[in-house]
Amino acid sequence: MIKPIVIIPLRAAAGTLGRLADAFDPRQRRGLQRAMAQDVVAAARTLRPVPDVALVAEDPLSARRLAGRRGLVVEAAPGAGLNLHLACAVAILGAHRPDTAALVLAADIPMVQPREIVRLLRATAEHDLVVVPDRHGRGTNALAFRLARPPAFAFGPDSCLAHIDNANRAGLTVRVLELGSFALDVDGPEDLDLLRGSPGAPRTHAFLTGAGPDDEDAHQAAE
Ligand SMILES: Nc1nc2c(ncn2[C@@H]2O[C@H](COP(=O)(O)OP(=O)(O)OP(=O)(O)O)[C@@H](O)[C@H]2O)c(=O)[nH]1
Ligand SMILES: O=C(O)[C@H](O)COP(=O)(O)O
Repeated sequence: MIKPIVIIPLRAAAGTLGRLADAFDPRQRRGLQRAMAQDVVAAARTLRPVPDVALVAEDPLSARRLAGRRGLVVEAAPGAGLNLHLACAVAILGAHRPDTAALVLAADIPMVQPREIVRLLRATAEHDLVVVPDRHGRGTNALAFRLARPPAFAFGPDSCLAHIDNANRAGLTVRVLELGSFALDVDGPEDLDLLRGSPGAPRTHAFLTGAGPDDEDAHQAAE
């Protein structure tokens, strides 16, 4: 099997997790963002063969520490928006490996389980685009496709439906795949409450219980 690539977008820490501003100061929000991203990167790296991991990041220095020495970092122009960032990154990453399966995973789904990442990867063999919805069925927490046939990215309100519509219009076959460990993306306090009562996400739990480092230099992705 050709080694897949896992693409993880990362907004600049200053702009992220705005709905948790009442609960966490900026430094804590940055620590939470990094702990969640670290859980996602670590889950991806348990797959065999180990996929390439590319962080598409508005803050490349911070992303470099998170990616570790084996990870790729694609620098994203601050403020251009998630959809443009992903389209550019996929064009760059696909130039030399069009047949590669690509999985775009949100960085705020720290409960993600390796066996469900494998299910998502397998689904790319039968569909041009696989869309994994959030727990509300409206947002998109992951996408899978071949780098040679990327979808039109439509993150934003009702992105699940938008991704399906765009794919249909482009003549891509599309499947919606519900995966339990992908369903909870951490946006607001209610998501954190759900996360606190759930298994998985070891680095995020450690951060939330105060057992994990909140200094970003101490956050190195598992290699
Ligand atoms: N590269 C990049 N990543 C982004 C951008 N916006 C969001 N992301 C990432 O996309 C994923 C989903 O983010 P969202 O839940 O939409 O937004 P957020 O950054 O957490 O901010 P809130 O809307 O305040 O919750 C996370 O991995 C973010 O880091 C962007 O403009 N560029
Ligand atoms: O579908 C989306 O755009 C992403 O899942 C983000 O949605 P959110 O802002 O509700 O997390």
